[in-house]
Amino acid sequence: MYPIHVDSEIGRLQTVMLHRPGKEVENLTPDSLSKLLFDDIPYLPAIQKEHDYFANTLRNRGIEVLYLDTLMVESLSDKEKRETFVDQLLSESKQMVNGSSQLLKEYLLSFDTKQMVSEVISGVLKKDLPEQAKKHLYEIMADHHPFYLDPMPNLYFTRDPAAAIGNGISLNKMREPARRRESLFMQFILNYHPRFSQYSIPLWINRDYPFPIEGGDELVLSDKVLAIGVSERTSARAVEKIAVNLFKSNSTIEKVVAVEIPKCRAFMHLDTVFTMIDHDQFTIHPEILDKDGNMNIFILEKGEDDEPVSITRRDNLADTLKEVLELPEINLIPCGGGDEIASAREQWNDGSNTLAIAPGVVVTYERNYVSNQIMRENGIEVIEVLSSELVRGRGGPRCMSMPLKRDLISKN
Ligand SMILES: NC(=[NH2+])NCCC[C@H](N)C(=O)O
Repeated sequence: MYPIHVDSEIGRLQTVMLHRPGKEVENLTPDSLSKLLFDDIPYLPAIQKEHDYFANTLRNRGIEVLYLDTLMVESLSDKEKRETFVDQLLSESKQMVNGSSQLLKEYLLSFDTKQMVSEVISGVLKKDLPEQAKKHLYEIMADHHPFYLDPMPNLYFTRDPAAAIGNGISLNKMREPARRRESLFMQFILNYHPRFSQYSIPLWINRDYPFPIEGGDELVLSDKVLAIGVSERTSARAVEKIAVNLFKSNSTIEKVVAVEIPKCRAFMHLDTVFTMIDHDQFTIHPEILDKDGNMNIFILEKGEDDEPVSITRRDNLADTLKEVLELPEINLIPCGGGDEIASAREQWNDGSNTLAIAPGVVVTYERNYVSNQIMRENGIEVIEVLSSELVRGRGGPRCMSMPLKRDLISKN
């Protein structure tokens, strides 16, 4: 059965890809936190327990949970594929590898596939490899960075490296060097995993495109409308590129709504300040609106004649949503109820980062009790999950999940 179908943010979730955090989060140190995009070091047994609780919550609702590392191991079924993967990984890790490519290659290929994938994710310490003769100045004067391959602690945010849109994938060039290698996994899974490789799955944008785009900014509002945040992580160029590619392909997307959000760490992706939770209900962090309640929004559509795209400006989010979704009314539910302190605190703790598993049914962190209560008052079913350690990576249930299949929205 064709493995990818996502034509909304809210259609009943059938299949999702997660990554259970592993040793990579224990390889964070105070010195590397900001480079590796964490605010603190999670306690591994506790973060795993919380993640398992999240995965079980989804399973209990009948959702199929796939794990990224298992898919990856199943994709690298022979020696040639393993070698291609290691070669590509090392060429993309140039700065750190520092002349030790061959040594690292032999080291990684000495493991079975499962262990190799886990080494790549958790990072390879210089002290793990046999000391090599230091011939070159850059080797003799090596810095004190302890890793040849940096750990990938952000991998449990499976939302960002790739996103399913309709029956295709946006395979993303990620903005931060600390996360760039992450989308390599999905490239190999699509090419080599039997669940995917037998189909020709369209790529709406590829990871070799020079300008960044991340899945946290990509919201499939309907089969015809895609919203994309222009943010700290996603460039206007990539938004236009994917729009043009969608319009000239067999995709059903007719409108791409580019929503500009402030470029700052707390608001890094659109899904940290805005998510869809029902046909006509959305969460929003009030601080993305200016003092008149407006913002910078552009609608991209297929152009006339030879023009690949036409662009028109809007400034009101609620009106734009009504227009593109053809709805008479919509409800924007403010994170933290709009209270100055509660909304700042709960937005920081991903109170707006809800994962809809069906129309009007969302998974959220239990800590965001103000936002959760307000959603309930608006008729939303809120399923709470644990978050003390998961939250330290600055992402919530939406960031931690990559939906691969949802029911068609009309069926719900
Ligand atoms: N879709 C999201 N909001 N993802 C959050 C990712 C958090 C991660 N630490 C980063 O900085 O990249």
